Amino acid sequence: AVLYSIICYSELLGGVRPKLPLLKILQAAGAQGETFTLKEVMHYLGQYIMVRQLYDKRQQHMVYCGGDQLGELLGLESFSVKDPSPVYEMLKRNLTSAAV
Ligand SMILES: C[C@@H](c1ccc(Cl)cc1)n1cnc(-c2ccccc2)c1-c1c(C(=O)NCCN2CCN(C3CCCCC3)CC2)[nH]c2cc(Cl)ccc12
Repeated sequence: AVLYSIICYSELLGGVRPKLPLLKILQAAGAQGETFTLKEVMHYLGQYIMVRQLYDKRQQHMVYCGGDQLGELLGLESFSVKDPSPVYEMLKRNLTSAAV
């Protein structure tokens, strides 16, 4: 529910603008430009995790991001994709509205 409302809200406002550390991660995953919808941010973060092989091959819901810039941003060594709350918290700190 939280994510959905943020997605709607961000699209209403014409997208979100990631702060530089997050923008670098999205660009490493192939993102172009500086403003995105939340869906695009989530897509590129997922691509980043896959390209950097940060997920566990056997327990594929586990992401080991310690020692990676993503872990620096999240302030975590690892997290499960089944509990997105740390990612929402990180996004709140690293996204601004693109409308302004
Ligand atoms: C529901 C969604 C999600 C989305 C947001 C959140 Cl905060 C949690 C969870 N999700 C479910 N599994 C993943 C996932 C798991 C392992 C590796 C990469 C992605 C994702 C994530 C996506 C995504 O865009 N997902 C598209 C479909 N995914 C299925 C999993 N697929 C891979 C699973 C591992 C083996 C290779 C396929 C990739 C496409 N974006 C994310 C970004 C982050 Cl910061 C964390 C996780 C994801």
